[in-house]
Amino acid sequence: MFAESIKPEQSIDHASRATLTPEKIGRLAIGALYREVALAPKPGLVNPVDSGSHTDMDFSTFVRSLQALRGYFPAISRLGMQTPTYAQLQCCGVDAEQRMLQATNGINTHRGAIFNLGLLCAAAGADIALGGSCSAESVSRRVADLWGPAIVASAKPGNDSHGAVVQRRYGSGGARTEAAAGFPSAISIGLPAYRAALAQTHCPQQAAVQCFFALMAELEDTNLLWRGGHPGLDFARKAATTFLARGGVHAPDWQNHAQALHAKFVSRRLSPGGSADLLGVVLFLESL
Ligand SMILES: CC(C)(COP(=O)(O)OP(=O)(O)OC[C@H]1O[C@@H](n2cnc3c(N)ncnc32)[C@H](O)[C@@H]1O)[C@@H](O)C(=O)NCCC(=O)NCCS
Ligand SMILES: Nc1ncnc2c1ncn2[C@@H]1O[C@H](COP(=O)(O)OP(=O)(O)OP(=O)(O)O)[C@@H](O)[C@H]1O
Repeated sequence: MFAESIKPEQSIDHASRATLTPEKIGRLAIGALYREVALAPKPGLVNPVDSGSHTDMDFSTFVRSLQALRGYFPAISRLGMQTPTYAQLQCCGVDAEQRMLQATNGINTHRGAIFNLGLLCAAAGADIALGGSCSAESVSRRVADLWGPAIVASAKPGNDSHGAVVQRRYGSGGARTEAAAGFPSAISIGLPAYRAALAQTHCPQQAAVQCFFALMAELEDTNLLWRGGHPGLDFARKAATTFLARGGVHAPDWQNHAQALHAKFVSRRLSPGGSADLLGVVLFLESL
C-alpha cells in the first residue's frame, strides 16, 4: 500500500552528528523531500501512484525538480555558516527557483520547499558555526532569531504570488509567517505527532501520514485557500480532524479512510501543498 520505498539518508548516528557538514545537511533535505513526495496516501497531493488534484505535474516532475535542487541545499547551508543577511539567502533561493522551473518546464513543484528547507539548511549551518546543538528546536529557533523580522518585511504589497493574493484576500499569513516565527506548526504539531506515532507503530511511513494529517487539521494552508477559499480550507481541516479522531493511523481501516479522502480532495480539486511542505520540514528536522 505504501508508495514510499527508497531509503534516503534519514538518520545519522551520534558520531556523525558531531561532524554534521553542509553536504550532509543538504542530503538530509533532499531525503526529506523525497520521502514527502513518495508517501501515500496523502489527500489531493502528487504521489508515485497518481497526481492527486494536479494536472500539470506528476511524480517524475518532482524527481526532476529534486535533481535540479541537489546543489542548492548544501550551498545555502554553507552560506548559513557565515550568518548572512536574509537578502543574501534570497539570492540563493531565487536562483534555485530558476533551476527548478528550468527542470520542470515552468511548473511550481518546490517553491515552498526551496523557501522553508533553504532557511532551515542555512540555519543548521549557522547553528554549527555558532556552536549550537543542531537539534530540531535549536535550528528552527535560529531562523526566527536571525531572519524573522527580515522575512516579515520582505512581503511586498504588489506581489502577485498565490500566497500574496490569498494574504490580501483572507488576511492569512502562510509560509512567511510560519518561517518567521521559527516553524511553530512543525515544532509543536508535526514533530510531536510524528514521534508519538513512530514510538507506537515503529513504522516511519505511518508516522509520516499521521504527521501530515495533524498538520492539515491545524494549518492555515494558503494552497487550500487559493484553490478552495474558506470552504476548501474548512473541508480539509475537518476531514483531517475526523481522520485523527477516529484513531488516525492506529485505526484498523485507516488506509481505506485516507484513500477515500484522497478521492474526495481530487473531486474538489483541493491540494494541501502547505501541509506537504511542512511534512518535508518535519522529516528534515527529525533527521537532524
Ligand atoms: C517566500 C515565498 C515562499 C513566499 O511565498 P508566498 O506566501 O508569497 O506564496 P507562494 O504562493 O509563492 O508560495 C507559498 C508556498 O508555501 C507553502 N505554504 C502554504 N501555506 C503554508 C503554511 N501555512 N506554512 C508553510 N508553508 C505554506 C505552499 O506549499 C507554497 O509552496 C516565495 O514565493 C519566494 O519569495 N520565493 C523566492 C525565493 C526566496 O526568497 N527564498 C528565500 C530564501 S531561502
Ligand atoms: N506532493 C506534493 N504534491 C503537490 N504539491 C505539493 C507537494 N508537495 C509540496 N507541494 C506544494 O504545493 C505547491 C503546488 O501547488 P499548486 O499547483 O496548487 O500551486 P500553484 O502552482 O501555486 O497553483 P495552481 O496550480 O492552482 O495554479 C508547490 O509549491 C509545492 O511546494
